[in-house]
Amino acid sequence: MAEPIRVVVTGAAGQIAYSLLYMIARGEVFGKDQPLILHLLDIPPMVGVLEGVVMELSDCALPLLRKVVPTTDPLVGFKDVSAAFLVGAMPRKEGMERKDLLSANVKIFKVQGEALDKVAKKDVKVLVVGNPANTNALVCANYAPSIPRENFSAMTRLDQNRASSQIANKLGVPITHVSNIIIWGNHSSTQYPDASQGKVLINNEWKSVADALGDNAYLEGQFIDTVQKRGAAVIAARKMSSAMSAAKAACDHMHDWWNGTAPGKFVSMGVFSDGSYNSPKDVVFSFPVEIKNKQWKIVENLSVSSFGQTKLDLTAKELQEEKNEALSVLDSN
Ligand SMILES: NC(=O)c1ccc[n+]([C@@H]2O[C@H](COP(=O)([O-])OP(=O)(O)OC[C@H]3O[C@@H](n4cnc5c(N)ncnc54)[C@H](O)[C@@H]3O)[C@@H](O)[C@H]2O)c1
Ligand SMILES: O=C(O)C[C@H](O)C(=O)O
Repeated sequence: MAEPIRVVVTGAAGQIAYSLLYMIARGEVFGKDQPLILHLLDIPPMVGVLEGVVMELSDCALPLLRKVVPTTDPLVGFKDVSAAFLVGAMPRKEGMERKDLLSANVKIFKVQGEALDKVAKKDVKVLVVGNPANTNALVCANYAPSIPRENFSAMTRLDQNRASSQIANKLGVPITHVSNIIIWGNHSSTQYPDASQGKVLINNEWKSVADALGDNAYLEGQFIDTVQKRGAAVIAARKMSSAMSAAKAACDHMHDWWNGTAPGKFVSMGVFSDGSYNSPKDVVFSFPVEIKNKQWKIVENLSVSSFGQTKLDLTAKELQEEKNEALSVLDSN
């Protein structure tokens, strides 16, 4: 069997981590033959809860889990890690937008970027889940200059899963029969869920989602609206933000980064923009990507309608505003 790798989950005493840790430790991300040392990082007031999580992980009797390292010190939490799930941050409450969390959460990602820079492996893969995820990922990378920027990403996989699920339900097919639905831009209510490249398997044949559905008004209206507002709908119903589905999406994101995407299939990830699709450079923007040998590559030359371009511009504008706000928060500290 392989040597164990170290994987950190921050916010380890929180609600997303409660599902996420189990899925990772079961081998659902790094494989059933990859032993793990799990680092659990949280803040001092949560030490008691963290102890309970450690007890439960032990009581799960998981064959791949070689060791658990609970800590409140980022320099211990990030030491020698190969993969980092940055979940720890304040969640929004009903009536808030995710960017309302910016001033509180962005400082966490500065400290964690600095710690990753000092002690993590230089090829560490970092997934930012804590909101506002895109801008937090940007900040984290900026404070970790010795780690390549390509190793930082923000999670829009939950939006992709939501969007794919809406399409599968509408067409009455299993979720595995829908692929290549794209999330562009920010993990916020300006994101652009785009089914124009989507494919669906019907009667053993892959067809375009648009043709199979024959309902453009839905794809440019209710579909987009439902996905953009799904996080808020879950909060309104649960009085807490999504957790089980967020944990599953974090596993999907890291799984595909680690293992690659199948030929012809792409997934959406928030990554540093190179200006593709007229997006602003140097913000963390969600694009369709293909992954090989643990390296993602933006899928280029997809056709974007003028309707779509308007949506892309809107979410790009918000990301630039968030970036400026984050810089001014960090400057004033
Ligand atoms: N990108 C996405 O799709 C997505 C989906 C769901 C939730 N989220 C976001 O994920 C974050 C976590 O959500 P949750 O429901 O698990 O929240 P939660 O409040 O249940 O847990 C957050 C945990 O983070 C810890 N924490 C706070 N500051 C920390 C720090 N500096 N270092 C380490 N840990 C710290 C808290 O003590 C707490 O245990 C929120 O910001 C939420 O909005 C993102
Ligand atoms: O909506 C939220 O605040 C939580 C999360 O980002 C989500 O999309 O469910």
